[in-house]
Amino acid sequence: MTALAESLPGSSVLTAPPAPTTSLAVEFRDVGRSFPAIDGARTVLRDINLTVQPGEVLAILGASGCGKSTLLRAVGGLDSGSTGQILVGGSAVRPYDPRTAVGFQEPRLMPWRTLHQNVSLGLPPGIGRAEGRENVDHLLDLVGLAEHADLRPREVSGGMAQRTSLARALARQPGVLLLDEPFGALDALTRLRMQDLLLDVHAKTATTVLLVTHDVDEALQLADRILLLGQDPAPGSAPGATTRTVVTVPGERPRDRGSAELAHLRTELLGGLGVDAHRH
Ligand SMILES: Nc1ncnc2c1ncn2[C@@H]1O[C@H](COP(=O)(O)OP(=O)(O)OP(=O)(O)O)[C@@H](O)[C@H]1O
Repeated sequence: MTALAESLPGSSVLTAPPAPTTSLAVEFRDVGRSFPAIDGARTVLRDINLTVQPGEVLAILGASGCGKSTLLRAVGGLDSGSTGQILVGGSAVRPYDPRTAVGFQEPRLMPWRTLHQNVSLGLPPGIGRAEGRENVDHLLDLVGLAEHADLRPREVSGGMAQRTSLARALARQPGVLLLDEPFGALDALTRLRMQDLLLDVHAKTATTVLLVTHDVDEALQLADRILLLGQDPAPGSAPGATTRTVVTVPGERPRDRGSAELAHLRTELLGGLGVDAHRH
């Protein structure tokens, strides 16, 4: 029998200050990516130019297949085929760049290890045993899992597994946290709770966050700015998704999910994604 435990983060008193994170800027300069195709090459991304400020949360929004994950992977140094330049903290991205950490839609935990051990896997190499243990304790506390540190992934809910995965990414003390649809597989309520948790975590670590999402409301709730990617609809424009718009989201977080100003922006962004908001 699986003991399915669920707990909510929020009220725990943090025992130690968060490990210092140096949040880093991310600069995209004329970034593009093409993949080989039968008839030569297929351009997926082109002409991306944007600077993400240290500590900023940027949501990357776009239709399925437009290249969001490809762009994120390039920032993490998980894909070396892009053109142009991507700078992290002012210098070029390195392969599997240690200044970044990636969180995925599925938590990708080691099933035979405890939550504590799984988070420890994210620690930077060379960190002392005692310091590492303290950091992991702190992160588990931050994501509301201190009480469940000794459970294994199969014993916890999807939301808890996803929180463990977030703690593991943070264990690396990344200058840039890269999140690819991190809450996409969760039920609607857990998803909203995870969004609130991410805001808490961001307030405490101040790391730069690049968040790929399909969800306009999630982008409006979490981001300082939203990068909308898509094919330029003008006749004759070059193929490949590019910056359709970069929107600054008004208001302090946490934002009122029902605000009229956000509703207006939501309609605009859905329009940019080719969805008629009035039919939904
Ligand atoms: N290694 C690869 N080789 C060939 N084509 C690829 C490769 N990786 C990605 N692509 C193509 O690039 C395009 C963009 O893929 P990507 O996964 O970045 O899109 P996405 O916007 O993240 O999609 P989704 O929202 O559905 O996750 C897709 O058409 C995909 O098939």
